[in-house]
Amino acid sequence: MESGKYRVLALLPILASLILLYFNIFPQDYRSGCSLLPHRHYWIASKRIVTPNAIISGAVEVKGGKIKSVVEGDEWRTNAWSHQIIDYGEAVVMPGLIDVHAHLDDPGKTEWEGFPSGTRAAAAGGITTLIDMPLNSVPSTVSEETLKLKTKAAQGRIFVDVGFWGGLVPENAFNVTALERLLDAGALGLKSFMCPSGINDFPMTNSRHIKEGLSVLAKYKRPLLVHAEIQQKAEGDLEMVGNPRSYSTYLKTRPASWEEAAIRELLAVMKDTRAGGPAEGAHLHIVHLSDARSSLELIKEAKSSGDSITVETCPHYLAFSAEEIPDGDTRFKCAPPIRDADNKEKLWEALLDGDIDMLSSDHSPSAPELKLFGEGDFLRAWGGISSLQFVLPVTWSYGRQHGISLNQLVSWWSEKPAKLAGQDLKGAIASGNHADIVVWEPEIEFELNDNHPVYLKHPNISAYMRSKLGGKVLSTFVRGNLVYQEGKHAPAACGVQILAR
Ligand SMILES: NC(=O)NC(NC(N)=O)C(=O)[O-]
Ligand SMILES: [Zn+2]
Ligand SMILES: [Zn+2]
Repeated sequence: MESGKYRVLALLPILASLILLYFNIFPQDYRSGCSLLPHRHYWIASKRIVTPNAIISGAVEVKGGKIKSVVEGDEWRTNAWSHQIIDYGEAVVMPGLIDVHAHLDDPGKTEWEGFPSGTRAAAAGGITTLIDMPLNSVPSTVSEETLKLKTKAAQGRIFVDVGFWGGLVPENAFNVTALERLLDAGALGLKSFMCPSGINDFPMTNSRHIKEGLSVLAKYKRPLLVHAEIQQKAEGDLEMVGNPRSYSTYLKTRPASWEEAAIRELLAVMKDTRAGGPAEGAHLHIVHLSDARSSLELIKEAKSSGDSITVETCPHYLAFSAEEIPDGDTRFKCAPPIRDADNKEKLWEALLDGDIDMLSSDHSPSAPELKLFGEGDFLRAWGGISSLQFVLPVTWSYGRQHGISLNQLVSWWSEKPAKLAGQDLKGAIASGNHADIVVWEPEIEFELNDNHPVYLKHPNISAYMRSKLGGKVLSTFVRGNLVYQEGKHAPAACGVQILAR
C-alpha cells in the first residue's frame, strides 16, 4: 500500500514536467486559436531578411510576440531546436506593412467592409497594422464616445493590429476639451477634409479649424492628416462637362488645381509646426497626393523650410493612368482622381527621390450597388478604390519596372508609416520590436482571377481584379502569431487595438 503511494508520488515530477512541456510547446495563443504555429519561441530563417541596415541571410528569433534577436549566418542553428525553425529559403522576410489609411466602415456600415473581412484581407496581403479612418462608419469617429463605439466594435473581431484616427470637424475644432477627450481616449491623431467628404456627419474644415486642431495636437505630439482638395467650381457646372461614362469627364470635374489650392491654403498653418512655431510638436500629413506637379512642388518647398510635414500617395495613382480607364468602369473612381500617364511617372520619380514619404492603401470600399455598374456614370457613382489585400504585390509589380529596392518598399510601407502613427516598436525587423512580419515571394506571378482567394467583402468592386501581379504573400505574423499562411487564417481574431497614451 505504502510503496504504491510512493510510486505515485515519484511520478508527480514527471507529470508536472509533461504539463509544463505541453504549455511550452502549445502556448496560450496557439491553444486559443490566435496562431497557426504551436510555438512561443521560434526562428524564422531566410536568405533574404530585410533589416534596417542590410538584407541578410540568417534568422529572426521570435519569443513571446517580440523579436528577440536578428542573426546573420548559420551559427544560431546550434541554439535552436529543429522543430522551432521555419525555414523560408529564398523568400523575403520583411516587416509587416502598416497601412495608415484604410476605411473599414465598422460599426454601422459593415455591409461595405467591416473589421473581420477587412483585417483578414489585410493579413492575407502582409499588412500587420492598419489605422482606421474616422469616416464611413456610422457614426464617424469624432468624439470620445464615438471612439468608444469603434473600440467596442473591434473587440475580438480584428485579425491584425488596428489603431484609429479621430475626425477633426467644425463641431469639435474650437472645442479644446472635446478634442482632448478624443485624444485622451487613444486616437492616434486627427483627420480632416478640405472639401465635402460625402458623409453627412463628417463635414469639411477650413484652415481656421485646422489651425485650432494643430494647436491641440502639438501638446500630444500627434499628427493631423488632411484630405487636401478645395472645390474650385460650383457643383452646377459639373453636369455640363461631357459624357458621364467617360473617365475624362470625371477628371475634368476635379482638376489638379483643387489639390494645389488646398495645399496653398495649408502653407500658413504648416509654418506653425516649425521649431519655435506656435504649433511646434504637431505634424501635418497630406493623404493620397495625386498631383505630382504644382502641389508636389509646394510640399517640397514647405519641407525644405523646416515645416513638419509628410505626404503619402497610393498604389492606384502609381499603377493606373486616366487614359486607360475604360468607359463606365466606376471601380476606378476615387478622389483625388487618377491623372494622366505623365503624372504617374512623376509620382514614381517623387517617391524614388524621397519627396513622397510613404504609401497607404486608401482602401475605401462601398456596397457594390453604389458603384452603379449598370449605368457606369462616373459623376454619380460612389468613389473609393478597393485594394487592401493587394497593395504589396501592386507596389512591387509596378515598382520593379522603376527599379525599386526591397529597402525602399520597407521604408514606404513600414518604417515611415510606423513613425507617423507613433509606433516605436513597429516598422522594422529589429530586436525588441513586435514580431510583425510578412514573408513573400517576389518572383511568383499570379492572376487575380476567381480562383485566387480574396478576403475583401466585395472583390468585384476592386479595380485590380483580373490583373496579373508579381509577389505572393506566404505568411503573415502579428506579434509573433502566425495569422495567415497560404490561404489559411488563424481561427481566432487576436489583433490588438492600438490606442495612444
Ligand atoms: N468617404 C471616403 O471614403 N472618401 C475617400 N474616398 C476616396 N479617396 O475616393 C477619401 O479618402 O477621400
Ligand atoms: Zn480622402
Ligand atoms: Zn480615404
